[in-house]
Amino acid sequence: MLHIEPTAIPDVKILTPSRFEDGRGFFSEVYNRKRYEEAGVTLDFVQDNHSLSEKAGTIRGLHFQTAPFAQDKLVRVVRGRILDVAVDLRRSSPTFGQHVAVELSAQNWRQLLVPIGFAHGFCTLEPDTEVLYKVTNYYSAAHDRGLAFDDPALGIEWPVDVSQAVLSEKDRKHPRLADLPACFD
Ligand SMILES: Cc1cn([C@H]2C[C@H](O)[C@@H](COP(=O)(O)OP(=O)(O)O[C@H]3O[C@@H](C)C(=O)[C@@H](O)[C@H]3O)O2)c(=O)[nH]c1=O
Repeated sequence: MLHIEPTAIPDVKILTPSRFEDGRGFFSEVYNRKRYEEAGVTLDFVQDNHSLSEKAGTIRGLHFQTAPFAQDKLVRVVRGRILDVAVDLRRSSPTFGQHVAVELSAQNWRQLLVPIGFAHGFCTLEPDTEVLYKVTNYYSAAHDRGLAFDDPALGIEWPVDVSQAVLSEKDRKHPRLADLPACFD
């Protein structure tokens, strides 16, 4: 079974697969192509990613890849907890510049579907947080782009003091939304 919740931005969805618990632990179909298609999620995933962030208060993002390497992402957490954020970069969208922020954890078992046309990032809320995500296109360093996670125009309420956040060097230098070239119609 797959539970689907809408978010404030219709194409961004929260999907929660069933978890069957017993004396040993649990079993869960974390992705089932047929079931996801029945739920309206018809995507051709080609790569699975896994990251570990050792410290709480690590922010990764906001990232996206441009065409022809744009990616849909299906994000989940197997250890720890994150605030996961998707920012709408589609110029013709009524929600351009707006975002969805959802807590994903190993406990709540939620997955966030971040479609093509969105920048994605997250902040870890616990140490040793592991994030897994499926993507529909291959990594291409040449098409990898970023948006400043702390751009005030985005109004993202990161759950940490952003001046203390653990960041990659790359993530300190991304342009703000107003300076970002149009990447998605
Ligand atoms: C994303 C990615 C990175 N890499 C390499 C490049 C680099 O040497 C190292 C670390 O890359 P990054 O610093 O970009 O990793 P990270 O900051 O974790 O990047 C990820 O952030 C989240 C929020 C996303 O949405 C992802 O799409 C991806 O952009 O891994 C790959 O080989 N394949 C990949 O798919």
